[in-house]
Amino acid sequence: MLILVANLGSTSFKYKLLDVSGDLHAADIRPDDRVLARGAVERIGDASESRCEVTIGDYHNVYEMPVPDHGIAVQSCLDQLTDAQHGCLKDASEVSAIGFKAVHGGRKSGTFLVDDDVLEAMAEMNAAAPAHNPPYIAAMKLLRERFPDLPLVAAFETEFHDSIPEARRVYATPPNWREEYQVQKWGFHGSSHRFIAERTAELLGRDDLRVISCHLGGSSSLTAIQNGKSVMTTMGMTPQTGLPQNNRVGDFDPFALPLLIERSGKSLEVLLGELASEGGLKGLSDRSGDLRDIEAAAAEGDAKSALALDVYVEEIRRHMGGMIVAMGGVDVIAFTGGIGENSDVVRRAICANLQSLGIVLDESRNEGHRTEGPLHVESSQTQIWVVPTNEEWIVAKRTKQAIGN
Ligand SMILES: Nc1ncnc2c1ncn2[C@@H]1O[C@H](COP(=O)(O)OP(=O)(O)O)[C@@H](O)[C@H]1O
Ligand SMILES: CC(=O)OP(=O)(O)O
Ligand SMILES: [Mg+2]
Repeated sequence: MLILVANLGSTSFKYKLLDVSGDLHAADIRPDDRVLARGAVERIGDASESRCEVTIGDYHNVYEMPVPDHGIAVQSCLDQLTDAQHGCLKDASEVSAIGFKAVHGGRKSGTFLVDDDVLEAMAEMNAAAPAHNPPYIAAMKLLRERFPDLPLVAAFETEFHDSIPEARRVYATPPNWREEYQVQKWGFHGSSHRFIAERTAELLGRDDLRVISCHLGGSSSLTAIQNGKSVMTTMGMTPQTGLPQNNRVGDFDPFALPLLIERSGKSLEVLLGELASEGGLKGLSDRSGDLRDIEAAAAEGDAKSALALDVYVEEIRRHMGGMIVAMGGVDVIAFTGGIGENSDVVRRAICANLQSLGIVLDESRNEGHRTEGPLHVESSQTQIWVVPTNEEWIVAKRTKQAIGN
């Protein structure tokens, strides 16, 4: 049974074609052995050309081309998979389902076959997830039109956080906003944090762990995981909140807005658009939302880029402190996502001076490390790991279950 998983990130499109035959929960399953093809497009919508990468069996190609939106990225994925020379499918009908790492379904939190109601529930949340929901809806509609017989499944990112206790889920709003308007802390990056929960339990050989999963990428969030379940997370009602994101603001005081309207003469809509596309690391650095550009500029002495890095790290450490208190300690800190897996600079800054908490990074192990492996010194009470995420594996498992049902 083949499942194509589509992961439309805020800055990227990634896909994997996976063979999900047999028992997927067996201990000896190695998710990477199940991947028949994979591809990625980075820097979607950037002024510069997007970097595209595709691997199908032994065929591997990296090239640059303009990819202005996610629709074109999905189209090129299908073209690659069915390409007469290098493709691995004669026809898209060889795929049993397409699973989407869908972001915000609001009233629909879980894994569902995509139908009109699911698309409507996502559209109701467009205003809450403007960088994520519209491209997913567009891609789902495009694929439904092109392959009307192919089941499409939405595995929503909020599902993993359904276990968060009430006291960490509600905002202190006027009464009934949660019931009437679904205003609550939903949490996102559920597939990634769930993968980290499963993988750290495998790596340490026990599942009674207190883990802080640091998903740091185009969008970033931390999740506290206790005994495999999400118990606290940094994102709230929308994926704009929590840590500063690539170009989205992170936590912000809503009462700044009326004042901003008055002083800037801009409408609420314009200001919200700016907060969701010109803020975050991009706004702070006044340069780029991509950490590679910011690190390079900071290393050359650019003060705004250095500040962007500092703010990002401070916010991560602040939330980490709250999570350590909430769980009464931490057994594993796991770094994942494009930044978590690649940036030794950010990891070092996050772990600096935490000896008194029993958290000690081995700086030489950390340097240049990009693959799965431990980064802590032998005597550190808390283990520190890089664990490359595998959101697609989680989505594939949930998709198989959904079409089975
Ligand atoms: N080598 C690298 N060093 C530092 N940061 C990196 C590196 N590669 C990627 N990144 C960061 O990771 C981000 C992409 O992360 P990813 O998790 O793939 O994003 P998305 O939110 O689109 O799913 C980029 O925007 C960039 O900030
Ligand atoms: C919230 C979310 O899913 O973010 P991204 O895919 O951009 O990492
Ligand atoms: Mg992502």
